[in-house]
Amino acid sequence: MTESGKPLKVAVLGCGSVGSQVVRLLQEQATDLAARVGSPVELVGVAVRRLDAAREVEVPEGLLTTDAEGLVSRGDIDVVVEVIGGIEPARSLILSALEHGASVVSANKALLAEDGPTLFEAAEKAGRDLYYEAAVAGAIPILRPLRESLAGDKVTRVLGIVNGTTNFILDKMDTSGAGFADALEEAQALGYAEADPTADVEGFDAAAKAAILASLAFHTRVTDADVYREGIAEVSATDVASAREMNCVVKLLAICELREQPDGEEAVSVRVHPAMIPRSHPLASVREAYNAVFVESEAAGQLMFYGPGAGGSPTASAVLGDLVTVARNRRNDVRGPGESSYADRAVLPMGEARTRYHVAIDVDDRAGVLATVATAFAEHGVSIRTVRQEGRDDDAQLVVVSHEATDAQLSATVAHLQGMDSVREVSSVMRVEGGAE
Ligand SMILES: NC(=O)c1ccc[n+]([C@@H]2O[C@H](COP(=O)([O-])OP(=O)(O)OC[C@H]3O[C@@H](n4cnc5c(N)ncnc54)[C@H](O)[C@@H]3O)[C@@H](O)[C@H]2O)c1
Ligand SMILES: N[C@@H](CCO)C(=O)O
Ligand code: NA
Repeated sequence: MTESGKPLKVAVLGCGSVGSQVVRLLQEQATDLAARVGSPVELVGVAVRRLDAAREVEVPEGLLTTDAEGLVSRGDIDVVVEVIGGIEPARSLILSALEHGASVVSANKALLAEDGPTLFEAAEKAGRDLYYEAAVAGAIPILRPLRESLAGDKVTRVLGIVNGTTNFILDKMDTSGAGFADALEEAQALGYAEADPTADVEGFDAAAKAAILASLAFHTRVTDADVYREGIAEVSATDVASAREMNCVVKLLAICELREQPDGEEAVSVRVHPAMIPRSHPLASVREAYNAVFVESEAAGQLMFYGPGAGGSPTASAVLGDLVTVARNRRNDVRGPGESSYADRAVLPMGEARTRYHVAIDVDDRAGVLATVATAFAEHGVSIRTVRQEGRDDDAQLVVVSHEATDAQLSATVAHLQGMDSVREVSSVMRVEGGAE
């Protein structure tokens, strides 16, 4: 056991947006952190790519190094904070840190989602902690609640708005009627979206977070390769207006569900896509670049976790929370809860996901067309909940909202519709989530 009073040594890898705020908080909060951990928390090294780069924080003399591997393998480091991002060298550095006896705090969703099990096994073998609250929904405490507070309950569904950039864009489209391209441009001008917005807009960032959430919620290994993903680039101003007419709003959702199978086994469904949700749903009130995670569990019922999902300082708050936890554990020579994957549930293919659908179909406006469209839905076992028709000269748009069906049933229906003479185009298909059947 580290003696009371003996400093705990911390190394920070990366001094960008998050790393600089971690370094700032470690210095500014030093007295409180020492009281909370029970020993002083001493920053002993900060690994950077370039010593002479401009930084948002003043790093004390002599702590900067470009030799990250040398820092993590010194042998006397208690906690390594990895805020470099990306797969390599972050993974090798975390593995080396664990091998050399350090506990690790990371904000790296991409790495945790792609190769979490390798890291969890290394932490287990080393008898050290690996925590990553900042990796999902930034400052919002969601991973610790799933791992610890809800450990005695059964989580059945997690619905998350876990990407601030796309939420900002969709919110703009909803409030101003703007199209996707204009809303993206505004998000870029305001610094929410990156010059290359692919990871956010195409849903890769949200899919990584969905994998991490599903793993913890369902005690099963889920990686980003298991997650069905669709981004928001195809969401049109018309889709958003259509949602508005139904008193819904379009959000990019990370959806993790437990599904009972016909054989009684429980399997997991994990998907990221734009969806309409009723304006009365708590997630509909999540505006601008905020994040929120809505959790449904058997005993607790419905819970919502809300706050800033990104930004250097908010994300550093989550990193510091983990840091205090693992530092306390190091001081007391214990480990906190590690990976829980005992349930080992199957991950269902997207075709077996069940939800409701909003389908807009451009058709010829003549007798019998509505009946043939309804027949196409019926033939694939998709039950229709409502139909709305908007007439134009000799054509019309039918907007069908279905009851719950599988994605495979819906895809077959759409293919059928597209082959019909009276159907000009299936102009939009959007899933509808978060409401009563
Ligand atoms: N910025 C956010 O709002 C946010 C929110 C949640 C999670 N995260 C995660 O936090 C991590 C860091 O994100 P960020 O926004 O601070 O990124 P950033 O690009 O601002 O900072 C990363 C820093 O790491 C440095 N770096 C790269 N390779 C290095 C190496 N080999 N050795 C030392 N330093 C190296 C870079 O020079 C850069 O300064 C990522 O995993 C990211 O996904 C960020
Ligand atoms: N790019 C991410 C940052 C946090 O992971 C977002 O827009 O939410
Ligand atoms: Na978080």
